[in-house]
Amino acid sequence: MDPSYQKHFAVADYVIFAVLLAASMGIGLYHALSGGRQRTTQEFLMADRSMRCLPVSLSLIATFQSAVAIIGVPAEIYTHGTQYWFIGCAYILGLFIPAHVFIPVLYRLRLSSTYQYLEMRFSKAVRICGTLTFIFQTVIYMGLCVYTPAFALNAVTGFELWGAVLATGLVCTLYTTMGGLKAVIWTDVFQTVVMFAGQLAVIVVGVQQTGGVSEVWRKVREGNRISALDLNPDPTERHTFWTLGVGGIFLMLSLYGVNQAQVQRYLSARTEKEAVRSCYMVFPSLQLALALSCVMGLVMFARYCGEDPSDKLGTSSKDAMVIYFVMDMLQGLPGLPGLFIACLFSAALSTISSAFNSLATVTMEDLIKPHFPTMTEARATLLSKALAMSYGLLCLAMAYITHLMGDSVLQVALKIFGMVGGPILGLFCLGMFFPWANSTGALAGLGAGLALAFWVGVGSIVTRSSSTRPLPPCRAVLLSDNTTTAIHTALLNVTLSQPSGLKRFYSLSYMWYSAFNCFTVILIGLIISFLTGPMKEEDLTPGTVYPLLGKLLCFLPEHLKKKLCCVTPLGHTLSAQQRPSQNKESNGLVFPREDRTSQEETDTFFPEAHTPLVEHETTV
Ligand SMILES: CC(C)(CO)[C@@H](O)C(=O)NCCC(=O)O
Ligand code: NA
Repeated sequence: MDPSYQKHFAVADYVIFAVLLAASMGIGLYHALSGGRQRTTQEFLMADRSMRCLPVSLSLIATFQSAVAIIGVPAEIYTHGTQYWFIGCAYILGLFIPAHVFIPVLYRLRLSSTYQYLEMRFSKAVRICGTLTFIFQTVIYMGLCVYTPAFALNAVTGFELWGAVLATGLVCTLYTTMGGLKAVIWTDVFQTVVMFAGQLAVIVVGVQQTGGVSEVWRKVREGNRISALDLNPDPTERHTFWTLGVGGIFLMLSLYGVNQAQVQRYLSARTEKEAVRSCYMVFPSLQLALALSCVMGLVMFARYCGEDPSDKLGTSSKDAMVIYFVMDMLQGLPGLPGLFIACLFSAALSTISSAFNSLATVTMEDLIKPHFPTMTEARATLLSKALAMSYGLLCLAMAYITHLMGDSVLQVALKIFGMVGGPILGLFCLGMFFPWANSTGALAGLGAGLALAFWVGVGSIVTRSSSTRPLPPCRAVLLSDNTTTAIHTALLNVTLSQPSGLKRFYSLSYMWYSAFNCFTVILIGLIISFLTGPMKEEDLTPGTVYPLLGKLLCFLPEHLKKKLCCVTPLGHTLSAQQRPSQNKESNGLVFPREDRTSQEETDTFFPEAHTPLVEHETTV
């Protein structure tokens, strides 16, 4: 890149960035020295199951809102218009279903790792396969999260790329291992606030410099960036209402329903009601986050309308352009570039810390502890530190792979969520909603789901068949109306020629990946289960099946329902056995605090659910 386009930091910028890192470390240190001083795994991994809904909800949105979204969404809006904004419609069911289906089942089983569910419902083998799939997904995603802000910063300021990658990884490992989940959640709260502040600052300054709200509006209208609701049913069309609003629901379910990082937060809430409420509170904050990044894309378009600076930048990457736009605009306003960089790194840190903590949890709980039940505390602590370290290194390696992929970062993230998260979602749905599914079916289903996912996913990368058609730049500046229309029609004709055969299969919109892969797992899982002998009700662990059919077919007579969905409703089984006093009062939906302390009682039913694992001493 032409060095004259490189932007520079003032002292104030460095100070703000340093304050962010110091505050994050401080929160980690505080939780390392206060409370139970992180000496039990209940505290280290579960935050003593004592959190309130506000910090939990802010932490929930921080987990999957990384620098990828902060940079990727404006770049998407800048290039393709506001169609992506319709993903906000998917947030409704995408949060309502986790709150009322997944949280009740998982919370009441008193898990530490979501994958314990798979063992209770199916078998140890399914649990291990589920865990390995999750680790795979998280490690790749983490690479992308570490790499994105470092790459962006490097492209525009010349800041050392791998230095930034290392600094992010290091700071994050430190506060995560010092302060446990409490530190992770409270740094998330602080970092979410910084994230919103940074985005807001960019928008305010951007609107001001472009000449006010009405001017921005005029330019984005003329540039055709305000998209109408696209109801095209073609599943290969990248972003339409159906792919975003319906396919997006499954994406949300895989992230907010069954992903370990999120479930761990639900489980850290002091009551089930609090967990459900925190899931509800995600909705407005997630809409706000989406709106801020979409508006930022529009402001950026209005500002560069017609004069795309990407040639000068020496890269066609629209992601790098977002950073260029921000730095270009904030130049000369001391502190603001620093605030935006703090915003980027806040977003990244809050995601990576969640990933570290959840990876440490599942690796200890699902892979190591079951094989070494007699491991000493000191050994276990040492081992978990070594684990954190190796995951850190692995994620640096992954950062390098992302570096080679060269797609837009938002698309890479959404593809990973769909390709690996979709089959995991399918596995949980198979277990929760289909009482007949057995362990063999689950394994076959997961295998088939992953195979198909990678076939489509890798196929689309290799053949480059995702239909991306950037909108032309601002017509008011470039061309007269007639020419633009002509070009537009020509463009449409070229891209509307349908691909055929396998190529069409490969060009399935990545927004459908989650739904498609989830259904593959369920379908294959059910077929194999019926072939190998379906599960019987008496063999099911109580509380692992959600009586979906029973609820959907509530109009059928009682005896028919019993026959069809051979399962006692959720509330009954668990409450009747474990908490007789709760039965009438809350229909098993809410467990007050006092009730939750009756550990021994639970453990007789689910000895696995409460394995006391590594006692993490104050680490570091
Ligand atoms: C995952 C959604 C769709 C919703 O939370 C959004 O936050 C997003 O597009 N995230 C991209 C991935 C990331 O920011 O790391
Ligand atoms: Na984040």
